[in-house]
Amino acid sequence: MEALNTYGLSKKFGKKTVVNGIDLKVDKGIIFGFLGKNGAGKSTFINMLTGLLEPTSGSFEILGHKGNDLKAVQPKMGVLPDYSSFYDDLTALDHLKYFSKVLKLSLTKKDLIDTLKRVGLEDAIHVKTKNFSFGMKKKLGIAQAIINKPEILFLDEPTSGVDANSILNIHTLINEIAAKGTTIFLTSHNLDEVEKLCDEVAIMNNGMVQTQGNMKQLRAYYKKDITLYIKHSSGLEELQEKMKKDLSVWVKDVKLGDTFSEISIEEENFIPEINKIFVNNNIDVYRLEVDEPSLEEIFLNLNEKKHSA
Ligand SMILES: Nc1ncnc2c1ncn2[C@@H]1O[C@H](COP(=O)(O)OP(=O)(O)OP(=O)(O)O)[C@@H](O)[C@H]1O
Repeated sequence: MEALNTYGLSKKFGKKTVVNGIDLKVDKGIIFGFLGKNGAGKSTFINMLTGLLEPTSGSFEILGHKGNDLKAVQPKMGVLPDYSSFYDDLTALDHLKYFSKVLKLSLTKKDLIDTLKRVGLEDAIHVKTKNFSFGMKKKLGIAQAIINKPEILFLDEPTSGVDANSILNIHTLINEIAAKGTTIFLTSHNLDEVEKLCDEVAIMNNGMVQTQGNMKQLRAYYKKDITLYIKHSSGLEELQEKMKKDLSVWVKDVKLGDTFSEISIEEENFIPEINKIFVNNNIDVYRLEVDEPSLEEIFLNLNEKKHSA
């Protein structure tokens, strides 16, 4: 069951097409990462889904509700937009009070304070937002987005401009919220973050989704080899030729050393076979490290792949 479906969703600003016919499916309960270079159209895409922008064409459904009936689904949605603005003279607590009134939520003062604590604003509950740093405003934006315990949460760059400790705190929070069944749709420039948090990722390029999948699928799509670094017992010198022959079915490239070898393979399913070949040749494997292409490598590979296609 999907939490979000888009059908040919497009947005033009004047003659410029910023989002170009996106068809996207996001399953319920997952953390979905939406990636793309600056100006790729990520915020424009989110802003259409959350009602901040009107699509030029195409349609979408959120939690089974049609996009042109967003009022029905808005109570189940939480949104951290790319830019949140606050009233300078209201405190963090006043903001949440005001926002919960607008949403007609019956929350106690303790509920609101607990939400501020969850996002790491425990020391700023009674501080006016004119005295907030950029990172503190981001946290208040997240508090505002989760105050209604949403079924779907849109987070546009939740950790940009936030210090390292707070980033960890926000990651924990995102995982906790997802563990309770909320679908999370997030954009980020932090590829480590996306790789760590997200079950599935889509990469946007020139207003279109260039590729979508989990990390395993993306790695397979970009066919970057997996490198194995193997520390093993000595005695390989005399076995070089035999080992190379045994391994040849599984590997792309092999560098065998006396106690350390480097092997490139295409699929992680081959790892047990490689291990067996070492064992069958009476070479003990002490340590085997797997170096898989990171999301960053996949991402940087995008244009290369596009131009060679
Ligand atoms: N209201 C607008 N009017 C005209 N052009 C706009 C408007 N909003 C966005 N754009 C343009 O649309 C393009 C995509 O912008 P968008 O903010 O969606 O990209 P993004 O992928 O979120 O970028 P970033 O990662 O830098 O936040 C940019 O070229 C931007 O200048």
